[in-house]
Amino acid sequence: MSSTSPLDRSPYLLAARGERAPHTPVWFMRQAGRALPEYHKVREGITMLESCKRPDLVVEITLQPVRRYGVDAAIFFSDIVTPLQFAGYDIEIKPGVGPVAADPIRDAAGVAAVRPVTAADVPFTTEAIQQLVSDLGGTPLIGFAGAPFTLASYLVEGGPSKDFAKTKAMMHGQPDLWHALADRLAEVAIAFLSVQVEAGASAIQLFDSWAGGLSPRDYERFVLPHSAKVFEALKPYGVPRVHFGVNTGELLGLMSAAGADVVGVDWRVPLDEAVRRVGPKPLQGNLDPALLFAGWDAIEPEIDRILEEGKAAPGHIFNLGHGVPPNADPEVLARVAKYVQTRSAV
Ligand SMILES: Cc1c2[nH]c(c1CCC(=O)O)Cc1[nH]c(c(CCC(=O)O)c1C)Cc1[nH]c(c(CCC(=O)O)c1C)Cc1[nH]c(c(C)c1CCC(=O)O)C2
Repeated sequence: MSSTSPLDRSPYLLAARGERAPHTPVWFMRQAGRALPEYHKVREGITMLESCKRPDLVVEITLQPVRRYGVDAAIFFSDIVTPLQFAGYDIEIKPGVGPVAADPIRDAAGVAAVRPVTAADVPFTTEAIQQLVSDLGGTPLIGFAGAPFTLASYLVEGGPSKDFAKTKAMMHGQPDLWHALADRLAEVAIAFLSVQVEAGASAIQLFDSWAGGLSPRDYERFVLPHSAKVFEALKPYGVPRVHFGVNTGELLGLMSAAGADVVGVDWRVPLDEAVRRVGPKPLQGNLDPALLFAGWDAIEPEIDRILEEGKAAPGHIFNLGHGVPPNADPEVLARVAKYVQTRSAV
């Protein structure tokens, strides 16, 4: 092994590269934020957008779950729509709702209003990441962005959606417009991820949270080429590229084929079955977040099962099958992290 720095030997990066790790690394999607009282304290009276522009707050909020939970990776505090906001696009994050677009996209003029950030637009992002990388030492920082489909769903629907009806209508009814929008959003993700990696992020995760609403046929035709463009553009950096979505059991093979080095799996597909669908790649997952409320006697055997099934993959990063619920008990999350690390130690 040619690893030299403590970061290269971190369990998260070893597992993400399919190398043997001293224990199964663990972190939690959406680990920063809502479940932590210390988060609510520092965010008091400050909007999400403002907080994302303040390096001191981004650093503090990103570090909070690392201190609390002892997780093996930090994830940069931001949101999937912040790069759009930083580039001047009118989209708001409504607490308790999610991203809401002022002017949902219907035509070419709407697409033209979407613009990727440049490093010059986001000096605060570069500053925050450089500080974080220094503070985190041997703990890797994950950079992230929203994938074209999931971002497009907010821009076309105007806000959160259950059926993505307008987005699907655009795909099938105005395919040229759809592809122009998805291509722009691929550029948005590439630009923001590049800034994060150039500032020092050790890995990237592309969230296509809502892709599971699509059939494999539609995913392959309307989404895969655009997500593939993002992964391809990030390839020269050599950092592990993780891809995740919810309810993507039928899409796991295609999401892997889009160019992910690591595939995130929700709780619906056991990891040993996921390996068969994805091929021999490291996997991330997949404790059902609902289990966090079931009591330790129910959680422990679930973790044991997941660790066992994860052995079928060349690398396993333990995580929840989706984000930390806002009402999760931080004590339970800390116990999960500790248990995974201890139980899996070789
Ligand atoms: C779909 C999606 C979004 N945002 C994100 C996704 C993909 C992950 C997933 O599937 O959950 C990703 C995201 N959003 C946020 C992070 C922070 C880093 C981390 O995971 O710790 C990450 C990784 C902060 C946030 N993103 C948001 C908050 C809350 C905003 C606030 O506190 O004002 C935070 C801390 C807002 C947001 N933004 C979005 C939603 C659905 C919400 C929740 C709305 C709510 O219930 O309040 C869109």
